[in-house]
Amino acid sequence: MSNDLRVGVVGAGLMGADHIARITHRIAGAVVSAVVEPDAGRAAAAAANAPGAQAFARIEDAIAADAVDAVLIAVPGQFHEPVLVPALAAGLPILCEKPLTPDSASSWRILELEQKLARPHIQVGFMRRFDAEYQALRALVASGDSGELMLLRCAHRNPSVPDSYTQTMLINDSVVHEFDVVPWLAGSPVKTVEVKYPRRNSLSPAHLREPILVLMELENGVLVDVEMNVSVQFGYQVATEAVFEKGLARIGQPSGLQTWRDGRFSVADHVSFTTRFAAAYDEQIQRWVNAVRAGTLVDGPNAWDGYRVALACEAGVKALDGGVIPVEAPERPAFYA
Ligand SMILES: NC(=O)c1ccc[n+]([C@@H]2O[C@H](COP(=O)([O-])OP(=O)(O)OC[C@H]3O[C@@H](n4cnc5c(N)ncnc54)[C@H](O)[C@@H]3O)[C@@H](O)[C@H]2O)c1
Ligand SMILES: O[C@H]1[C@H](O)[C@@H](O)[C@H](O)[C@@H](O)[C@H]1O
Repeated sequence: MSNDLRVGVVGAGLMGADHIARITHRIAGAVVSAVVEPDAGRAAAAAANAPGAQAFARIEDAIAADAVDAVLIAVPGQFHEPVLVPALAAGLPILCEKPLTPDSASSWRILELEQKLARPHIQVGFMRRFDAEYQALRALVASGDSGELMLLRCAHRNPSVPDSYTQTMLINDSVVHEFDVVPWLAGSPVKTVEVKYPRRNSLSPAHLREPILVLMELENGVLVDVEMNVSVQFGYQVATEAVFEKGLARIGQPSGLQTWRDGRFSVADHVSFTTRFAAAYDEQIQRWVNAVRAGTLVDGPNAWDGYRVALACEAGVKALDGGVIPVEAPERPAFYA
C-alpha cells in the first residue's frame, strides 16, 4: 500500500485546480485523495487531474469519511476560518492559501485553537518565500556583503482585475504578499504604514482609485515603497530593488525568451502569477508535503506570520483614508518560537 500523503483540497477554483494539478503531476509523496468543492462543474473539471479522489461538498464530510491526512485550503479568504476550525479539531496539518483569515480577530481565534495542539499545524501560502530570486536577495541582506539594507523599492503590477475586486483588496488581496515577504527579507517587522495616491489610471475599473503607493517603515529603520498597480494592461510583474550602503540588487526583471526581429529586441514576460510563481508554488507544496511526512508539519510561514500580516493589512486599510498608521502586535507566544 502506498504511503503517499493523502491531501484533501478544499476549493477547486483557480488556485485549487492549479494545486491539484501540481500535486498529481509534479509533487512527490502526495496524492489528492479528496476534492471539496460545492460547484459541481468545477469539481468535475478538477477530478480529471485527481484520479481516484473522492468528491465532497463539505470538509467535515471528508474528515468523517477518513479520506484525508492533510488539508490544502484554496477557498476565498472569508471562508478560510470555517474550514480551518474542523481541520484543526481533527488534528490535521494544513496548508492555507493567503490570507490566513481576512482580519486579525479571526486570525487570533485560529491561533488560540492551534495552540491546543502539541505543535503548529498551519502553514500559510505566502509562496514568494519559495521563489529562488527572493531567497537569493534574502541571503544577500543577511550576509551584509553589500553593507546594511536601507531601502526596498517594490513594484507589484497586475494586468487587470475583475469588477469584484474592491479598493480594500488592493491591501488585503495584493499588498498582503509584501506585508509577509518584506519583513522576511529585511529581518524586521512593519512599524507603520501610509498610502499615497498618484494620478488615477483611467483604465482601472470605475470603482477603484489606483495605483496606490504604500509606504512602510520597518522597526529597523528600513523604508519600503510598494507600487500597487492592478490595471497595467501589459503583463504581470513583481519586482524589487534593494538599496544597500554599498550596492544595489534587483529581482523580478523580465527573463523570458529574448527575440530580435525586424529591428526590435524583446523579452517574453509573464501575464499571470500562475506562471511567474509556478516554481515557487511547486517548491512551497513539495516542502510542505515533506514536512508533514517527516512529522514537522510546517516548513514556511506559520499562523503567527499570518496573524502579523493581518495586523499590517488592517493598518494598510486604515491608511487608505490617510495618515501614518502604526502596526501594534502582542508578544509572540512561545508556541511559535
Ligand atoms: N498565493 C497566490 O498567489 C494566490 C493567487 C490567487 C489566489 N490565492 C488565494 O487562493 C484562494 C482561492 O482563490 P481563487 O482565486 O482560487 O478563488 P476562486 O474563486 O477561483 O475559487 C474558489 C473556489 O472555492 C469554492 N468554494 C467557495 N466556498 C467554499 C467552501 N466553503 N468549501 C469548498 N469550496 C468552496 C468556490 O466554489 C470556488 O470554486 C484565496 O484564499 C486567494 O486569496 C492565492
Ligand atoms: O490573489 C492574487 C494573488 O495573490 C497574486 O499573487 C497577486 O499578485 C494579486 O494581486 C492578487 O490579486
